[in-house]
Amino acid sequence: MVKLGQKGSRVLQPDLCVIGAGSAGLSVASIAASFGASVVLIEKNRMGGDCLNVGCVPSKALIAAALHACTMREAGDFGIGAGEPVVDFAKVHAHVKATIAAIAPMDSVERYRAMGVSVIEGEARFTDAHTVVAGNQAIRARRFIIATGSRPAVPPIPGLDQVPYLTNETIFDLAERPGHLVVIGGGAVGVEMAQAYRLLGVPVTLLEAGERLLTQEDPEMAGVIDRALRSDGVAVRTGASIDRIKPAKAGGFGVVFSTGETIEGSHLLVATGRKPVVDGIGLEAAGIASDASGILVDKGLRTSNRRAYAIGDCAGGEGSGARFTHVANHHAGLVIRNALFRLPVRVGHAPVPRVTYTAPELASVGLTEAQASERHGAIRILRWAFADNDRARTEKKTEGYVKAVVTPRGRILGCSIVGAHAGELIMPWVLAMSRGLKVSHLAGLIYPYPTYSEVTKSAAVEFLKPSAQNPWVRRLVSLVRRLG
Ligand SMILES: Cc1cc2nc3c(=O)[nH]c(=O)nc-3n(C[C@H](O)[C@H](O)[C@H](O)COP(=O)(O)OP(=O)(O)OC[C@H]3O[C@@H](n4cnc5c(N)ncnc54)[C@H](O)[C@@H]3O)c2cc1C
Ligand SMILES: NC(=O)c1ccc[n+]([C@@H]2O[C@H](COP(=O)([O-])OP(=O)(O)OC[C@H]3O[C@@H](n4cnc5c(N)ncnc54)[C@H](O)[C@@H]3O)[C@@H](O)[C@H]2O)c1
Repeated sequence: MVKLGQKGSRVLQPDLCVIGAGSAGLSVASIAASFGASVVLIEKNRMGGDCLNVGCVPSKALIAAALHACTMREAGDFGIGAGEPVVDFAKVHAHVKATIAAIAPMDSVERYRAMGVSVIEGEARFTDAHTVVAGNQAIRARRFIIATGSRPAVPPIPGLDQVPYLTNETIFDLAERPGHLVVIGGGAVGVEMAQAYRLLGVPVTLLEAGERLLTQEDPEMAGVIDRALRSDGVAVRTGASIDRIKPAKAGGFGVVFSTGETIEGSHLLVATGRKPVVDGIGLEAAGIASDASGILVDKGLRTSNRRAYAIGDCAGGEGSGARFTHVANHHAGLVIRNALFRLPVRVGHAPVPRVTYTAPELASVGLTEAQASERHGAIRILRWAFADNDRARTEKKTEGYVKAVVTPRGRILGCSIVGAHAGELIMPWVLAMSRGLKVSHLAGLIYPYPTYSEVTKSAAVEFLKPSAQNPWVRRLVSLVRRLG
């Protein structure tokens, strides 16, 4: 894969050149290497990207610590003596960092080199439509895969640049107890972090400009999360209109609302969305188009340069999807099929689950009730409350319910679950939707008793209940009865 360049420099000529070693880039590189393709992988910062270092992994590690604090507070309900937990923020921070360190070897330069991937630690930039340069190394690959990810989108709130603020890139470095954490943004990052810090005993205010939290989710289900946060003691303010931010005398800051009211805080977390990383990569030199949504890709994840694909959080346009690690991994699999095997691929077919890791969790797949009724007209809603699940009763985790949206013939259009372990419980619905199974198939399975999984069976059986009321079925039952 090496060739001499014009001035005698060595030009690498691999099958694939992958820019960015986050979830998307690492997946592509490892799958391609396993098929024997030659791969150059370039990372300018930390291997593992956002998910490992400043995203999924540290956030879930912090949430795990917060849930332990919560369990201790609730232990009294089970007759176990407990009280307000003592939270050592330095040790919580150490747990978060240790979790990252424990997973890091899976994403390391050493592991990828051992797989046969040529890893370059440096910043990649296209110099023309066929060439990427990283440091003094030129790469002319058969195909380029751009996986440069996203970064926090910081809104132009007057005065924000005058105070220190945290984003997901810095909050996991916090080793001290915040006096009062103010979170701007009620999306997944905002609600997860607001609840985690609150459960760790920190006063938290969550400010969301929109009318409700988690706007992508079914309002009923997001409402359960809103109530959970409030009952945990998070001061949730939806419809919050921030006029400006100002430094406060005590060393913190003040958030001034357009009503004139001011609240003060010690730590400010900005969690107001993401923007794709499209700058500094030489996209123009390579003839690759981008806009605010990201690097423009078609349904096959191809950019305007026929040699280049964009995947994961940086992908925009018609082929872009939700910004999740599992979507990045899915993109990686599709691109491999197309780039190595020339098989046609299309994003957007596979149902993509999404999970917000609050307590209780909120997991969804497919359409919400509003989307389904707009697109399909007649629909049926099937519900089952966790309060009517025996396992949930034994564990006092009775908050929440399943809400499935199906056609009158039982085709599953979507499902949302809010409740304990919702992120695990969504999978039968994802499988059913992917394989075109009907809700009656889910009703017909044998579920172990007593498990949370039975909420799926119970919701699915709701679909069959009207047939039990059918007069013909009742006549059949009485006929069989007469036969003795
Ligand atoms: C707080 C938080 C929590 C999250 N939790 C979850 C979760 O629980 N579940 C979930 O599915 N998703 C979660 N996400 C989303 C998830 O982290 C992203 O969807 C995922 O990391 C996207 O992967 P990626 O490879 O596209 O991008 P990234 O992980 O951002 O990786 C891109 C990489 O490219 C590198 N790079 C950029 N430009 C260049 C260049 N010019 N040269 C070389 N390298 C370059 C960057 O340094 C980076 O390492 C969370 C996100 C945040 C912020
Ligand atoms: N559990 C998970 O899978 C998980 C967890 C965290 C993040 N993520 C990913 O990361 C992405 C980013 O998450 P996010 O929460 O930062 O973004 P988001 O886009 O989901 O939510 C941002 C919120 O901030 C609000 N907002 C924007 N400007 C505001 C302002 N000036 N004042 C008050 N509110 C304002 C918006 O109305 C919106 O509700 C998500 O889309 C998701 O894909 C996933």
